[in-house]
Amino acid sequence: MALPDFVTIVEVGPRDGLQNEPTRVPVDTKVALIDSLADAGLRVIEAGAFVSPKWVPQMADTDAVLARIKRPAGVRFPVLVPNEKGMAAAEAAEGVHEIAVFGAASEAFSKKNINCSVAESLERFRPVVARAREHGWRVRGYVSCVLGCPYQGAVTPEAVAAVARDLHAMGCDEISLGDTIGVGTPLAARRMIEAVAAHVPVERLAAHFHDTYGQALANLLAVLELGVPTVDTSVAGLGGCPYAKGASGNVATEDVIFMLDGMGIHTGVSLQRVAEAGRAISESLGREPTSRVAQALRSAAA
Ligand SMILES: CC(C)(COP(=O)([O-])OP(=O)([O-])OC[C@H]1O[C@@H](n2cnc3c(N)ncnc32)[C@H](O)[C@@H]1OP(=O)([O-])[O-])[C@@H](O)C(=O)NCCC(=O)NCCSC(=O)C[C@@](C)(O)CC(=O)[O-]
Repeated sequence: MALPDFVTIVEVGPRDGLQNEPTRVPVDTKVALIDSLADAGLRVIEAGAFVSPKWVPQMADTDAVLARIKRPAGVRFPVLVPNEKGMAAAEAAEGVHEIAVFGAASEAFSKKNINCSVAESLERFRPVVARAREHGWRVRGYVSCVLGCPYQGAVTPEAVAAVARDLHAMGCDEISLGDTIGVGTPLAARRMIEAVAAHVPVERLAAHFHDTYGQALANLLAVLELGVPTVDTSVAGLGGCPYAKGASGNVATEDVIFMLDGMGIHTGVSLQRVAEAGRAISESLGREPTSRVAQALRSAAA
């Protein structure tokens, strides 16, 4: 299949990027980050998570963040919701119109991440998805560990396809396929997408690749060629999963925009503006962006 003219970028930095930060990031900093990402042209920005504050303390202020962000026309701010308690919090918060439930293709990861089996997780998600649909909300379903699991190792494409199929049948509009520990390589990524696409239309799929082993851009190109239209990225390469030790952040937004710009594929996102947003949050966190493109832009400007 030919490469697409346009790719939708889902910016997950404010959630996936920050959830693992050991020191509490102030609400002001999170709001400034989200506002600057919207100013850079991002149209889908994952703003937080209604999960247990004991499990992921960094996301405990999601309602305060949602109450304060600017809401430019056409920008969506989805939040993670793992169960009915999270759904009640999302309903009580300001301006939620889109949620994401999150499951896994690995039993061991499911237990560590959300404290239940894969089958139990699907049963927890069912009423949440049904309620979101009653509200007319958009729903994303994540599948983690699609190319490997930190606890059980190999994960088959068939196991990924089964969970993706069930989430889609339940009413999820989009299925985001997470290489949580970034161990995938291009042919494995293609085989996984082909297996999922036998059950879920490829235009409903998103690639959520972490860059732990430096393979994310190659993997993305491999799956864009199969028609996957949506890519999850994290500004400055922020992040890591609290339940996947050693996993680094998602592929950096700057790196993906640079690659797509170079191939003439539109995203509507300004590389310069997103790099500025990345520098600002990195300074707040006291570190350099891990994005190679952000580092190169800084050297070129110096
Ligand atoms: C799923 C639960 C809540 C189950 O947690 P649990 O302990 O099994 O649930 P529970 O129903 O027994 O409740 C235990 C306590 O949590 C509270 N509770 C229960 N639910 C909620 C809620 N929604 N919001 C706030 N509080 C909640 C509940 O009220 C109770 O509080 P207590 O009575 O002890 O004071 C827990 O395991 C959890 O929060 N896990 C964190 C999951 C998480 O955020 N992981 C990181 C995001 S996933 C990810 O990064 C991967 C992804 C999506 O990016 C894709 C990829 O890269 O692969």
